[in-house]
Amino acid sequence: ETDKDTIIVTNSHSWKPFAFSENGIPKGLLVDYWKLFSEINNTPVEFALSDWNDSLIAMQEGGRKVHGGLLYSESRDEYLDYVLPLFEISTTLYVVNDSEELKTQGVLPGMVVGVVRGGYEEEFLKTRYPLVSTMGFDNNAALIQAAREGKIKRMLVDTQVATYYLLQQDNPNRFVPIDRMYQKMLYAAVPAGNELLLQEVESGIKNIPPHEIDRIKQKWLNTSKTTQIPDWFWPLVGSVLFLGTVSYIILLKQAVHRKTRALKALNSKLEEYAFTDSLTGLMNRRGLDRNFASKRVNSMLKRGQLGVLMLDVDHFKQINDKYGHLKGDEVLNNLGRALNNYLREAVAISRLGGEEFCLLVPAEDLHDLEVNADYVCRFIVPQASQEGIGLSVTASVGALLVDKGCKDPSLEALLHHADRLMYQAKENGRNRVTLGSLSNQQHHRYTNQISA
Ligand SMILES: Nc1nc2c(ncn2[C@@H]2O[C@H](COP(=O)(O)OP(=O)(O)OP(=O)(O)O)[C@@H](O)[C@H]2O)c(=O)[nH]1
Repeated sequence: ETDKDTIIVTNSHSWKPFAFSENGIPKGLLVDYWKLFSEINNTPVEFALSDWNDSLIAMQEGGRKVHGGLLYSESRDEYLDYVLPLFEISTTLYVVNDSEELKTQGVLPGMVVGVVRGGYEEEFLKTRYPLVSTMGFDNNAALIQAAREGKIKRMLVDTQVATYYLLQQDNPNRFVPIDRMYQKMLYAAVPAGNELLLQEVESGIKNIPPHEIDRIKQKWLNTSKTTQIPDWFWPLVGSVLFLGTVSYIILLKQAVHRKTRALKALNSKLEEYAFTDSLTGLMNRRGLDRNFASKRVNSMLKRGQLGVLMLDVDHFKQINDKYGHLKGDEVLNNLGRALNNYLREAVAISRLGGEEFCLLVPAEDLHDLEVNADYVCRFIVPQASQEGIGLSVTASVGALLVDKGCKDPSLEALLHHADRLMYQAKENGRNRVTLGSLSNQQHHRYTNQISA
């Protein structure tokens, strides 16, 4: 398509929200409308916004011009050809908001009414109400300014325009609408007699989709909605949302923290349960494993000063059979408590299951271990049975000293050898200790037997 010649669109420079200029930039509903016209029809458009009267004079001079939007009047018809109606606007009489003025409706002879010079309002008043005086202003901004300053008490302005200007002021209710004077169509117009331009503009306008026009009208005519929201509103909403979100996150974090702490406490409790024998409260086999891995046991092993005592209650089955399982439990419980109370130097006291207990004790040498084992067998076990249910209970003990150079100092191996020593004690008549040591040379070596 070949480039078309530019169309000059004339209109007011202070007819908010229809056409106005802000820092030299044309804006408003009609400006958007003609920009759309330009885009859709590929016709370059330039805006010449001026005082209202000057926009009419420019049209009288002719040329490739369009008046961007105005009302029909006979006087204008002399030098304009109207194209198509764009949309309807209404015009309202505004009165200063005081009781005296509000008493009279409409306009009366002798009244002075502010209007825009050359505007349709002026023509309307002069033809319809010849006895009313008009005071002309160059544009809407000047008119509203005069109203604000109290220079006029009444003005006839397009409703949307007045609303737009008044809402921008600190006291928008200073002037109030009292009479809608007329409602008329706004037209685009070209200089009279330019048939080609008339047709071009007419078909161009028909190309604009109605929903696009609705969108522009929505944007500019819903002024009350946008201007009623004060400047601080959105920042406030933003701050509230921000603070809300931050507080929520903080609360959430605190809740997670609390729950994590509770969970940790629960976990460590569960862990303790997993390492503890529920009947006696001593450590179980898993607890012994953990204890055996400790630094203390390790250094005892390295120095060859770890003693392992394997203790098994004698004829425990008979106790159960004779006095019942509960009594059996009580015996085990008492024994556990007594071991805990009287064998302070023990590194670990555990119940491996049934009536079998395993103790880790420090032992300088075999003699030292023997003293400890003997103490267990001859003092602690009888003590436990006395303190308990008055039964005379005995136990057999295998006591193993782990030598410095022991090849396999795993708990598994140590328990195995201590167990064998304990069985030897059983075989030799129970209620006694069998002593042995585990070196790199040999497996456990029978050393001594003490009968209690
Ligand atoms: N009351 C009670 N009895 C248990 C528990 N665990 C195992 N027992 C019983 O302990 C008894 C162990 O019996 P045995 O292994 O035959 O050995 P014993 O009767 O002590 O005989 P020796 O060990 O040979 O002196 C069995 O009757 C088991 O039922 C327990 O937690 N509570």
